[in-house]
Amino acid sequence: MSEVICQTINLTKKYKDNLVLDNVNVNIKRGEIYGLIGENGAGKTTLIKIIAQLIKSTEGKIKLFGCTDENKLSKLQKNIGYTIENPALYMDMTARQNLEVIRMEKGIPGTYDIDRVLKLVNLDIRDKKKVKNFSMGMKQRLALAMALLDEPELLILDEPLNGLDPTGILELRHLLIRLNVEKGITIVLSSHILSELYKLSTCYGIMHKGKLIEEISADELDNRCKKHIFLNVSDSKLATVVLEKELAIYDYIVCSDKIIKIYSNLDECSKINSKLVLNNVLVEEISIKGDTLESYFTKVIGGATHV
Ligand SMILES: Nc1ncnc2c1ncn2[C@@H]1O[C@H](COP(=O)(O)OP(=O)(O)OP(=O)(O)O)[C@@H](O)[C@H]1O
Repeated sequence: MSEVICQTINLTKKYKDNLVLDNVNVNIKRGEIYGLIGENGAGKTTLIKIIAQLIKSTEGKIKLFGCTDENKLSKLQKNIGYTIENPALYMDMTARQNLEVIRMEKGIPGTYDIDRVLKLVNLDIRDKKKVKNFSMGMKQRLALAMALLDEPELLILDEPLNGLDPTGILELRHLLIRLNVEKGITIVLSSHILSELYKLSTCYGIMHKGKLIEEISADELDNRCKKHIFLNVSDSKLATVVLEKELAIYDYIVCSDKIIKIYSNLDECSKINSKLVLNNVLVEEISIKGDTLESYFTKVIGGATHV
């Protein structure tokens, strides 16, 4: 199992009486792309800021790269690159000049190869264009280059897709996948564009009203969302006998004494229904079910149970 490199333990944040984070426990494993999902005001940015050590929690702890010692945590900040809210860019400077400023601010040696990081984010190393003339996608990539300057192991991006057109989104998606796969960088990102998050994430943290409602791997999510025939019957044991013996259906799971999900024969609902009824199994519901990340998220924050 992969090492957890970022963990929060009962993290709580209050602004006066406003409980913004309520006992949040996230577990981010090395190599993951961790998608943070939540409505406006759910607490995503606050959580990200605490992990990046930009603000302090009211209660609870963070454990970074195995360390919880507050005195040592600040030194580990070097391993974390982030872009949170609108990163400050100097509009009258080129990308290289912006990176030089950040390099000096961070105390990174002058020998540091800024070309390398420009190339990494696909910005032209010879470009003399000032940032004020950059497209939104170029600005996002420059912000990413700044976050990558210290060669972080963990990259945290708050709403990196904001304001990007479809081409910009596609470019950024490919870039993030490359950073993750080729450079082994663990990425945490928040976005309201769930269809995009779905294309990137290997794990999700679902937040609602300051709570982490669910932490789920992409594989587990796919399993839960997979299209299936949903059966609510009088007796699931008897029903499985009919499914196997009468219909040669084996790709199913029994969820309870009444509920079965069948993952094959999706176009044979009426045949399944009549065979069950003929064999004295009362069918209360037979329907095709399955979720997208969007509908799954809505269901989870709505408090509906999964069946
Ligand atoms: N500095 C602050 N002082 C007081 N309240 C704050 C402060 N920062 C955030 N909040 C409150 O904390 C709550 C969570 O905000 P946060 O920005 O973390 O949510 P979010 O999930 O990132 O939302 P969004 O998707 O809109 O960015 C909100 O109610 C917000 O008003």
